[in-house]
Amino acid sequence: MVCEPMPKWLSDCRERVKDLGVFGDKTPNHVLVNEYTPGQGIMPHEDGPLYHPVVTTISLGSHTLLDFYKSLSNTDHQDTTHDASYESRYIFSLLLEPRSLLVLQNDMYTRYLHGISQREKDTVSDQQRVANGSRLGQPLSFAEELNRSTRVSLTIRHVPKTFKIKLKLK
Ligand SMILES: O=C(O)CCC(=O)C(=O)O
Ligand SMILES: [Fe+2]
Repeated sequence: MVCEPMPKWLSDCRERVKDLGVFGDKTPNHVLVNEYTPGQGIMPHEDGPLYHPVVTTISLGSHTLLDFYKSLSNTDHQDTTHDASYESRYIFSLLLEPRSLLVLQNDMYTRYLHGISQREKDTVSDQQRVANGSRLGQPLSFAEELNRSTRVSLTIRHVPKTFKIKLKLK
């Protein structure tokens, strides 16, 4: 990965997250900016060994639901009847509120996949298990429909190996 300077506003966000101490003695040096319009999501995935052991995400604009799934390596391979569908591997969701910070680490990093469904609104019902439902800034009423608007996420991580070469893009 090649180093590039960060804009000041982004570097300020990075510093505030660093000051929380969640990266230990490391300084987060990588920010991914994603924009989601209503109906857009991201496939269930693992962030992989490069960013291990901590990933942090600031949510701006819309709320979203981040869904967690058992990874296949975390299901019982002896059980040949096991169902590989995401539906059967779903465990719970976290409601990511606007201006919130998510810290993903430990088992949630290594043992589970995370993803965002392609929906324009989220219906918060019992099936949709919102694990942080009781810890939100605004209490949730169940069966409530939450319309998504544009969301920008800043995923702040630490990458151990970077190269200090200058890219000349024309
Ligand atoms: O936008 C988000 O909150 C999740 C992004 C994500 O999981 C990723 O980029 O790896
Ligand atoms: Fe991710």
